[in-house]
Amino acid sequence: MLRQAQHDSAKTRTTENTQHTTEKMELRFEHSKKEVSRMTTEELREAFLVEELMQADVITKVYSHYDRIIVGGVKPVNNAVELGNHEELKAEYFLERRELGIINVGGNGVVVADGQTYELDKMSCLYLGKGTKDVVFKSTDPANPAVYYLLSAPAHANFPNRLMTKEEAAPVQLGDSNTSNKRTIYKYIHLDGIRSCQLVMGLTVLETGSVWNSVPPHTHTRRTEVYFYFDLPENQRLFHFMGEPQQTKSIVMQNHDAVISPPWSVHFGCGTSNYAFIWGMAGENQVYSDMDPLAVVDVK
Ligand SMILES: O=C[C@H](O)[C@@H](O)CC(=O)C(=O)O
Ligand SMILES: [Zn+2]
Repeated sequence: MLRQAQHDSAKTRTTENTQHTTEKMELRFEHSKKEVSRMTTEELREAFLVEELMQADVITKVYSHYDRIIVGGVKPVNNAVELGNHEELKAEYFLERRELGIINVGGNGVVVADGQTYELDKMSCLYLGKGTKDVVFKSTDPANPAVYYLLSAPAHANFPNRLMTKEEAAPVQLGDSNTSNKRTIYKYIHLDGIRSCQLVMGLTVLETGSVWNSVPPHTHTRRTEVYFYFDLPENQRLFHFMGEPQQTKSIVMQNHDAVISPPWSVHFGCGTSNYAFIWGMAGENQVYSDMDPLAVVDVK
């Protein structure tokens, strides 16, 4: 309600205007394996699901205490939107001690970072390093707005700001149509791509008729991961599985929802149609292939 009131109070709304309202950042603390194994549907959703990330002309952020990652979303329609800052960070500006990965899953847009303009078409990724002060998000066409997904982690060194298109992201084909998991993985921020302190980020696109992601499943206690689902039709849903490998739970998700996967949790999903998702990690190391694999037959 507060969000709506603030939004309505914005007086003029042309694309030339910058929305200065900084939304309140939601804080989420951790939950133990034991707690999670006993959670109801509602409790699970409240703890791990991030809904309504993409709202017109406001920035949304959720601070998770799993590896202190911040998940965010911006959809500039009539206004440009600033990255903003938050009291909880006790920082001069948002990226004073953080780094940020941005992937656009909507129409063409522009991100201006410290005076430098970066054009992001659908599935382009922009990395902004520690020390970047002013960040503004814009859409090229209000009728087809950009939809920016954000993932931020603490950073202790600066790596250069860098843009990467989907074509440059070295696509890798994985899976098989016989197991309904034929998909293409695009890696952007990783050890052989855009360099960062701890962020690892990319996206996966499933082929028509393929609905299972990240199967066979895996865990990586060294890193927290967040999945953000997109290009899932409005009238379809996705069943995201989480929890300990022998204690799985499902969370039903819709397009543009994100879900936090604690370091000890599996993360895989099945949709009622094909879809795509952004995956992003932070933690102990950045080796993409560092996963502890699980056999499908061992999942419970
Ligand atoms: O740790 C890596 C992540 O879970 C994802 O990259 C997996 C994924 O995109 C896929 O299998 O489709
Ligand atoms: Zn993973």
